[in-house]
Amino acid sequence: MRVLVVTAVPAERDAVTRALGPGPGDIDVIAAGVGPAAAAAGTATALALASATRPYALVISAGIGGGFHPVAPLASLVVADAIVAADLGAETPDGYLPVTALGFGAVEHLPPASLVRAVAGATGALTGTVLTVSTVTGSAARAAELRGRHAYAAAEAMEGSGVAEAAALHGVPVMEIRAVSNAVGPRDRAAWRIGDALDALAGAFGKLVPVLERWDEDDDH
Ligand SMILES: O=C(O)c1cccc(C(=O)CC[C@H]2O[C@@H](n3cnc4c(=O)[nH]cnc43)[C@H](O)[C@@H]2O)c1
Repeated sequence: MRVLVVTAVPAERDAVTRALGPGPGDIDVIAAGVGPAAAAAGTATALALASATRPYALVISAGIGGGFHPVAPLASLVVADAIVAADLGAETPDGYLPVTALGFGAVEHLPPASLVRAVAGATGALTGTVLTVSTVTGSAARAAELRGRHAYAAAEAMEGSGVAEAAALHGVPVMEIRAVSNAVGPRDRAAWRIGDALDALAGAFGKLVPVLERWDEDDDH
């Protein structure tokens, strides 16, 4: 099965490729840039280029992310059972409305449940909603607002829904894996654990290959 892994930055890409090691492999890893637009553009381009010859059977959005307290502590791993665009919508006097309530698009993408279970089992990751935001959360109030809107939110990052939109356009299943580098909430750069999170991300991908080889998409039908 040919797999495309989409990270945001080269440090994440290198953590994943370090874990996969040398060898032919059927897993390509790209760093598409930070944010949902860069992620969607990079993913769509890679999927389109591969489609005529050797199409991808799965896309994985991967990288570091913020963890919601107390669900996802620093350096823990989160596998998304739902990938949700958390700020794609409109503010109204009565509160936030997702873009779907305005009659447009999609805000939620669901990875194959059997794959989520298998990856979480093999890596020790927890499962939950991973939010995609265009602005990193920087206050307790915003973190509480997001948790209020998304009861099962475990992590937030900036690329998952962009990757998922591109994958959906190409009819390819998608999943998202995040290693927690910081807590979602008040900005505290001194508390970031980016190195530990990259190590956790590498550890997860070190265990992933046999899972992907065994996974049968038909399990979800
Ligand atoms: O300047 C800040 O306060 C700040 C806080 C957390 C992360 C950033 C980044 O610029 C990293 C963006 C990059 O990493 C992912 N990421 C990591 N932590 C988070 C987060 O708490 N919320 C959203 N995204 C996060 C993200 O996917 C980007 O690729 C800056």
